[in-house]
Amino acid sequence: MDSSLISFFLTLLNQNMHAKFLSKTSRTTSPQETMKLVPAKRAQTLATMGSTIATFTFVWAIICQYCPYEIRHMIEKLKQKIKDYFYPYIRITIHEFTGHDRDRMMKRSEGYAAVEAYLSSNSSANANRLKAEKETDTSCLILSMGRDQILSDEFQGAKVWWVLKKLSSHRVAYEQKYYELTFNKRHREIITKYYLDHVIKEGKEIRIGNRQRKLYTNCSGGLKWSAYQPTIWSHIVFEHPASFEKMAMEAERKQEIIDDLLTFRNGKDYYASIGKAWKRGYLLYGPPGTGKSTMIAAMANLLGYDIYDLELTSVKDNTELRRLLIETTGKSIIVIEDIDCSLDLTDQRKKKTEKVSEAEQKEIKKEARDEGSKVTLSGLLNFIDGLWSSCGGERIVVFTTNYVEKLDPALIRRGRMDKYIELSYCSFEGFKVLAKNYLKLENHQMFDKIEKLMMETKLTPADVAENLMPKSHRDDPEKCLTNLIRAMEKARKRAEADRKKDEEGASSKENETKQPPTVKDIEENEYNKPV
Ligand SMILES: Nc1ncnc2c1ncn2[C@@H]1O[C@H](COP(=O)(O)OP(=O)(O)OP(=O)(O)O)[C@@H](O)[C@H]1O
Ligand SMILES: [Mg+2]
Repeated sequence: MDSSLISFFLTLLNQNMHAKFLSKTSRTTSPQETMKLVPAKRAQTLATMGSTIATFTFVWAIICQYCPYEIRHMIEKLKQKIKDYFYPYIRITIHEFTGHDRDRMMKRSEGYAAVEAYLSSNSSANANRLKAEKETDTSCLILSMGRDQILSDEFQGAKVWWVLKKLSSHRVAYEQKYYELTFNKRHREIITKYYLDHVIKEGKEIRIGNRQRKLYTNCSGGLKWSAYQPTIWSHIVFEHPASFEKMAMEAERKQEIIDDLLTFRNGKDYYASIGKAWKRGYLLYGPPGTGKSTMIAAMANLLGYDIYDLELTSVKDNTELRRLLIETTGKSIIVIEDIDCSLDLTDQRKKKTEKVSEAEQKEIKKEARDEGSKVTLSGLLNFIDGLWSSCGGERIVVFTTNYVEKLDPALIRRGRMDKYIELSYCSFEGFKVLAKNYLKLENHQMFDKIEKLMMETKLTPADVAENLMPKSHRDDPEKCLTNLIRAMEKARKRAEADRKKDEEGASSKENETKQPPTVKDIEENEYNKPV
């Protein structure tokens, strides 16, 4: 029997009897007498109510049993219509599991997860019963409201209520939860058009902020790789402390790079409006130890992106390269370090095959097969900005190299590599950042000497950092600065010696070319002299 119907009739009955009882008592008795009468009258009322319920239940059971299904169904429909007409609210449910993934496993709904994340801050502030959960790829506990808790929210003047409910079904083995959103009918447009979008967007942002970022590699040698793993990327949690703030670099250039990155991250609509895939290429070049890898980590930390470290020499061929690309997700930086070395491998192979005989060519090709990688330059170009590269969007591609002049111009033309960033030897401004990081020094009397030496020597930030780092607990800032000055003086002497050697080498070459003429030369000259 329908409980809501019973409760509806009971309430009516109760109110009716209570009204009759009050009217009777007020007409015939004084308040004192009324007080005496109350227990007796209440007992009588309860008895009447009980028998009414029993009668009603009996009648309803008879109706249910003998009334044809069609009529019962019509009554149900009518009841629902009456209820809907008078009920001023709309309900939307968002279930935890929807459909199956490719392994026929129940798939957790992204919408549900986003709502859960969206409500987490509201829950922690207002709910009495909370549930704390840590998902595998999140870095912290996520608080969500307990079952049947009601949380209210407001959006553009429209009030809504969220409840977490459980679907009771004997047919499913696992618990099925869902969020129920209730709001007034007059806010239908605001809620369905804007509020739900807002919830999903905010929830996704919160989830991205909470998730553990990952460092992926296609080179499985160093990491555990399972045969059941559905992807060719393997990953570890990415926890690099690098930041732009700590990078030894001129403040203005640093800000320029940060602005460029943030403009890219917030540029989804702009890229769509100009009809360009939402990706950007950065070429980082400079001598070893100038902070190229450190900058990639700082970029990922600034943007909150994952890193895909692509080892080109481990990629079998262009098809595998494309597969790797398809398996990357959005909000990621795809890195190819030392691109000049990776490409040399294929280029050299090409050159070799051009020059040598057929038998040797076969041998070389066999070697190439054994080596594994058959990625070509055109395969790589397609990887960067072919049609496949635009799937998913919000990707940054970064190449690093020590020898920018070695790279094929096609590889680094604008559109493929949109921004070139040169990382060079340590400047005095860069040194000051490192001194602040490593020694907590903003200024010191030795800085003047260091500034002068900086202009005469070429030390990489890695060298400077190494000298500034205390090697024992007894090392004070003076000692570290002295170490640096010594290293700079040594570097200056070495540079001078090298320069002298080069000059000597150059003059000896000149002398070699200006060797005194041999007897034969003189004879020939004499012979060729016009008569
Ligand atoms: N610009 C910089 N700011 C702060 N630290 C730096 C900078 N450059 C280098 N370092 C320090 O030097 C170390 C080496 O730097 P990094 O690995 O980033 O150099 P790299 O340019 O990638 O070198 P390679 O070309 O050999 O790969 C880092 O661990 C970092 O501590
Ligand atoms: Mg590096």
